[in-house]
Order: sequence, then structure tokens, then C-alpha cells
Amino acid sequence: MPLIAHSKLPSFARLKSEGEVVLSKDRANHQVIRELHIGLLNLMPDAALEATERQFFRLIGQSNQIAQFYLHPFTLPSVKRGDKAAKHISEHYQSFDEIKAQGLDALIITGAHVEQADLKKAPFYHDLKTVIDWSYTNVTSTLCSCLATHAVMEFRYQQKRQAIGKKCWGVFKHQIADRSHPLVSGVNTNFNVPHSRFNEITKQQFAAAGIKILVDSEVGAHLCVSEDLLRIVFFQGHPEYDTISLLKEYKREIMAYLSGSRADYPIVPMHYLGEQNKAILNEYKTKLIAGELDISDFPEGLISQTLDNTWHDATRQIISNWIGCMYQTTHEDVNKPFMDNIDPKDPLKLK
Ligand SMILES: CC(C)(COP(=O)(O)OP(=O)(O)OC[C@H]1O[C@@H](n2cnc3c(N)ncnc32)[C@H](O)[C@@H]1OP(=O)(O)O)[C@@H](O)C(=O)NCCC(=O)NCCSC(=O)CCC(=O)O
Ligand SMILES: N[C@@H](CCO)C(=O)O
Repeated sequence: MPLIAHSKLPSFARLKSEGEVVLSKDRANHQVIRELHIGLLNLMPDAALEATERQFFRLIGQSNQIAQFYLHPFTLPSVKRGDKAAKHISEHYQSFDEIKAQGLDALIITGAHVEQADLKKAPFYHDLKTVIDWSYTNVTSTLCSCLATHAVMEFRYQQKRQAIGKKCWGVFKHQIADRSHPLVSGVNTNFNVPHSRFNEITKQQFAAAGIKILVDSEVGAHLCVSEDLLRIVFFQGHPEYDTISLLKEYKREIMAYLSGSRADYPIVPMHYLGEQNKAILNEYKTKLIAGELDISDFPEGLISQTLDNTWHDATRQIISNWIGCMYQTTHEDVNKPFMDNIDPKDPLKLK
């Protein structure tokens, strides 16, 4: 929530010059206080569909205890679904036409499980492009996660993602590359983010497209913003992941090994597990391969008790900053992206 500079106390000006959100009394008196409407385009596979809803809903809810958020989940009909997920979607999700009629202040687009680099082969390619085109002109800010970042880079900036050659999988150290942007205000200078991907947009590609890198890491850029510094926010990692998400993916890979759909036994996600948990999983592997245990013995319950989460605080702060930046610029009418005095080329007046 922004501070109101209701007196000439020098600290207000000082904080404002440091990038904190400080409103003048006049601006505060005229600000429209209303609820916010945020869309969630959920492209995650069936098994992760509802967990992903909860991850993003939780982050939005925790970002501010006073503002009121209406969340609008939707998906694309071109994503193939099983019966259970299809029922959930038909009962609880809106259609894209309903979303357009409703109007959104902000949109989150999740990642999706598409391993091949060429996004054109994804069944939802054209539908996703339609949503992204609509959102750029109708929504104040769109936050893209992982594959959605790759898709926007291809659709809007002609930068195609590239196969890394192995899976970037684990929890990695990140550093803030530009401490002056309000999206990273109040975030620790170093923090961790989970990644789970076979593909990447390189730092050179972001730079060539005029995209600003705000958070960087040993596995590449994570948090970036479009040239106007707000309208598209890119995550390349999965900062929304639950503590247990990578363990569930690891178990899925062991199941793939057992069924013969992958040749090698998976290595554990990097920098995610302590020594004791690695030892437990190593012993499990030995006994599984020897036929003494099966997949039902996978020690998920035991390991989950001591898994660390070293990314959630930073993610919540970034989401809170994103909501704040969006609220300061969005129009009173949810169907218009910006207030009349806002320049869409520089909505935060940072240039
Ligand atoms: C790994 C699985 C298959 C696990 O699902 P399962 O149904 O097998 O889980 P389970 O062990 O049977 O447990 C079911 C319980 O766990 C919950 N659950 C399921 N998945 C979860 C997750 N990821 N995080 C947290 N909780 C999760 C369910 O809601 C359910 O909770 P209740 O029992 O309480 O209801 C799934 O999470 C999944 O598909 N994850 C992959 C997501 C993904 O593809 N991410 C990468 C995007 S990659 C990208 O964007 C780009 C890729 C690239 O370009 O290379
Ligand atoms: N951006 C608006 C709030 C949303 O209507 C304002 O600051 O008045």
C-alpha cells in the first residue's frame, strides 16, 4: 500500500527518490479505490492444474491484505484434457469470450509442459497468440511464466527459444540486476528461484529485443520487463512452485524410467535437497532397482517434512510490487488499460 505524503516531512521525498511508492495528498484524494480483476490463463497439465491455481491465487492473496481481488481462471480449448480436468474447467473456468467481456486489470499466463523447442508444434500456439495480442492492448500488465515468456518472446519480438540440451532443473541462486525498478523494491539482493525447463531465451535474446533484465542467475535471466518497463513481465523460472512441486516432478521422472519412457534414472533437481534427503533418495534408488521397493514406497512423506522453501518471500514481494504498479496506472474502467494521463510507452514514468 502506498504512503501518502500528507506533510513536508523530508523522509517522504527521500523515500520517493529511492523508488518507494509515495502519493501526494492531492493524488490520494482523487485516487479511485476499487476491486481488481486478475485473469489466470492456466496451461499447466491436468495433474498440476489445481495446484497451479492455488499457487498463483495464494501469491495474489498474500500480496495485499486490504485490496480486494477477483481472480478469473481460464484455459485454452486447444489444450487436450482428461475427463476430470475437463469437468473442473467446464464447472469453474470462464471462456476467453467471457474474460474479454469482463475485462481484466492484469493477467497471469502459466507455463506448460511442452518439451520440444519449436512452439509452433504446441497445439495451443495460435490460441495463445490470440490471448497475448488481446492482452497487450486491453490489460494493464501481463505476467508470463516460463513457457509463456518464451511464447511472448517469439510472438512479439521474433526471438525463438532454444533447446538447452539438458534440463535446467532445480533451485538456483539469483541476483537483482537493476535495483532501481519498483518491481524489485524491498526484495533481497540475492534469492532463489526454482526452474524446470528444457529450453531458454538467452540474455542476448532479451537484450536484442530491448527487454530489460531485472533479475539474473547462473541459469540465465529470470525476471525481465518489456521496453515500457511494465506492460509485460517475464518470469523464466517457476517462483510460484510449492515447496513440494519439484519432488513431485522427480517422482514423475522415476515413474517414466520404470515404464520405459525414459532410458536413464533421473538425477535429483539441483540445490533442492539437503544431504540427508539425497541419501534417503539414493538408498531408495538402490532398493528400487534391486526390486526390493516399488513406486508406492517413494519416501515423499518423509522428505517433504524437511524440504526448504527459499523462494516464496521474494516471489510474494515481487507480486505485491507488480499489483501496486498496476494499480497506480490502471483505468477506473476495467476495460481500459491505463488512466487518461498515463503514457503507455512509459506508464511508471521511469524513462
Ligand atoms: C508432477 C506431477 C505429474 C504430479 O502430479 P500427481 O497427480 O502425480 O501428484 P500426486 O503425487 O498424485 O499428488 C496429488 C496431490 O498433489 C497435488 N499436486 C500435484 N502437482 C503438484 C505440484 N506441481 N505442486 C504442488 N502440488 C501438486 C495435487 O493437487 C494433489 O493434491 P491433493 O491430493 O491435496 O488434492 C504434476 O505436478 C505435474 O504435471 N507437474 C509438472 C508441471 C510442469 O509440467 N511444469 C513445467 C512447466 S515447464 C515450462 O513452462 C516450459 C518447459 C520448457 O520450455 O522446457
Ligand atoms: N489507477 C486508479 C485505480 C484503479 O481505478 C487510480 O489510481 O485512481
